[in-house]
Amino acid sequence: MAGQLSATGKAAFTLEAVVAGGLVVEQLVTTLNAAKPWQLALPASGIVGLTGPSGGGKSTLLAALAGQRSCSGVVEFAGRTWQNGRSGIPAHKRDMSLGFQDSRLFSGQTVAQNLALAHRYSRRPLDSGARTQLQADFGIQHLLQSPVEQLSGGEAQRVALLRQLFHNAALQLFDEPLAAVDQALVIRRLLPTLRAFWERHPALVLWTSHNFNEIQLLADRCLWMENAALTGPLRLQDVARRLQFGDFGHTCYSRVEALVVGQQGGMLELSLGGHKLFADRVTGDYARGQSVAFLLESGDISLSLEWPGLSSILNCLPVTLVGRQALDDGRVRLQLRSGTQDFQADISCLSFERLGLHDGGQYFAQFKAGSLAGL
Ligand SMILES: Nc1ncnc2c1ncn2[C@@H]1O[C@H](COP(=O)(O)OP(=O)(O)OP(=O)(O)O)[C@@H](O)[C@H]1O
Repeated sequence: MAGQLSATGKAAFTLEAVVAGGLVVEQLVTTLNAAKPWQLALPASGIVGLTGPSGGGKSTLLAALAGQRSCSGVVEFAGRTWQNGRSGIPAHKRDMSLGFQDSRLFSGQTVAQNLALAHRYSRRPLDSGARTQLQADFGIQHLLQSPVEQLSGGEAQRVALLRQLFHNAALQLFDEPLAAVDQALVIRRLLPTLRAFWERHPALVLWTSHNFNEIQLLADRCLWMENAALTGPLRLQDVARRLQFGDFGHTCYSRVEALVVGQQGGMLELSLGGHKLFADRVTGDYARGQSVAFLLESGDISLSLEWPGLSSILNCLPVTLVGRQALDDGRVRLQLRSGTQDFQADISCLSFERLGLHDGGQYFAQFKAGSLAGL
């Protein structure tokens, strides 16, 4: 169906999909962007990232879409007009939810009461099995009877995100919802859970984050907001390129896609361009033939000139060196290509010289089963 998630979890960003009832934004102007009106067209379902430098206007855009910030222009969603000119329908009449970094749980209530309220006011309530499973996946069952005032910052964020899933709105807006949660938990457990949730319960999701790893694991496209100018949706590779020279830090994660072959010895077996890969510590449920995305950390990859013999490192891909960039800590970041997939590896300058690597050279990239994050 146009605008729905495809079997591979990819959103179809076609004009027909948008016309069929997605989000249409025309000439949207707030006090922040008077000279740069926002235009946007997105399908009715799929996950879209939103990132860009701090202070660029991301939160302002979300607030305007939610009807929580004075603006002019047009906002339509699912064939309904939310904003036209200077007048708009109030937030509670829009089939949407907006989640914030600072949680904003209802004080004086328990976690369970906060969740129950979201369920009660949902236009598409989840059945009790789905709610119980989500509570388990988010690791908050032991907190259900706790007053929200007693939660840690990370716990409160998980509850707030869960509350938004229980509400299950057609348009779900998120503003850095996991910034305070432990990254290992986010990458290994919460993001796979979210992806599986939105596969089963399609919605249009705008996921705002400074953490591009989150966006790479959730979304297929990403909006870029800088100095109040909105660009996109862009391909993830194009956003990654913008971030490389920004405040992304030294750790670099690449998003890689592969097909599920099956399970073996507690591991997930994948195929990338006909080459077998193994992943361990997998938390999601995957079907044979399904396309999955995972992250590879640049520091986890080593290169060799020949196909390695039997080794405890289970994964090896033939790669071509297509580019490189010197880092300021004595290492070099290599841009590697295997089939249609690009990813990056950081090695020392010493190794680079000893191996005599050069652009266009064919090598072998090795990484452990535990290096495939986000599955
Ligand atoms: N209610 C407001 N009134 C006036 N200016 C505001 C208001 N809210 C935000 N701003 C300003 O508008 C600009 C954009 O802020 P916004 O919060 O939308 O950016 P952001 O991209 O979400 O930033 P961050 O990534 O740091 O959260 C900032 O300069 C901010 O100070």
